[in-house]
Amino acid sequence: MIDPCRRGLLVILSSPSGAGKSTLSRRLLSEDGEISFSISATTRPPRPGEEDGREYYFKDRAEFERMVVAGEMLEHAEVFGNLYGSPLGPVRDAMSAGRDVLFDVDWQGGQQIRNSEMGREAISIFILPPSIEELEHRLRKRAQDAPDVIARRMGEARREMSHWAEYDYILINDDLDTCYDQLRSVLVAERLRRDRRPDIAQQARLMSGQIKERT
Ligand SMILES: Nc1nc2c(ncn2[C@@H]2O[C@H](COP(=O)(O)OP(=O)(O)O)[C@@H](O)[C@H]2O)c(=O)[nH]1
Ligand SMILES: Nc1ncnc2c1ncn2[C@@H]1O[C@H](COP(=O)(O)OP(=O)(O)O)[C@@H](O)[C@H]1O
Repeated sequence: MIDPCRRGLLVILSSPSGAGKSTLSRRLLSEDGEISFSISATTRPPRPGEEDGREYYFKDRAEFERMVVAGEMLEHAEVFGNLYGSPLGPVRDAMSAGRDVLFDVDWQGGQQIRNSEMGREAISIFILPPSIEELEHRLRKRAQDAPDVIARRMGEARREMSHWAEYDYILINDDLDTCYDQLRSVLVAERLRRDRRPDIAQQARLMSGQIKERT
């Protein structure tokens, strides 16, 4: 049962393209009932198998820009020549219902969320590939982008990676199960920190008083 007074956490996940964010996110979302995915809006065309409203809300530039001007985005940025942004409404709703929200955003989005009015609730995790060769291999293996798109993403990987130090946690996604366990552990620990409620603190004070009386 979710405590009605509790605020959700904003969990920011960033990495160079191909390091494994989507794979880790999908698994976390399917196994953890307390976290929702922030479905971004984007002007990038859908990949084969992607559905509007599931991976992304696919928008044209005019509609995307309208949302920004209307203040409907928590953050937005241009990445690889396309616009991406996190709609604010669903994040507010989830947080006030005590649910955590997972963001798959680039470093610019991570910075904007941390600096937003909700930034106090944010924890940020950066996923690194085990090597640059493996990153390129994964992008090719995914086989969902044209060769020029892959080349551009590799070119941008260096810039994305240069922001690792801004994040609370750095995880290396070499073995998927190991990295996933680390991601879960971060979430479990951060929830315990968030739930350090006054009533629990009071119980701890009470018990330590009882121990003193006995000694
Ligand atoms: N700032 C920002 N970045 C986003 C958002 N949604 C996705 N991105 C980032 O845009 C980049 C490209 O995403 P995508 O086209 O799905 O490619 P992929 O990460 O290689 O699967 C990644 O770095 C994502 O983290 C968003 O709402 N805001
Ligand atoms: N630990 C891993 N070992 C091997 N392949 C992986 C691992 N994690 C992800 N992959 C594969 O690498 C490719 C890119 O992963 P993806 O999750 O799409 O990355 P991102 O969302 O960061 O762009 C996918 O084909 C995925 O199955």
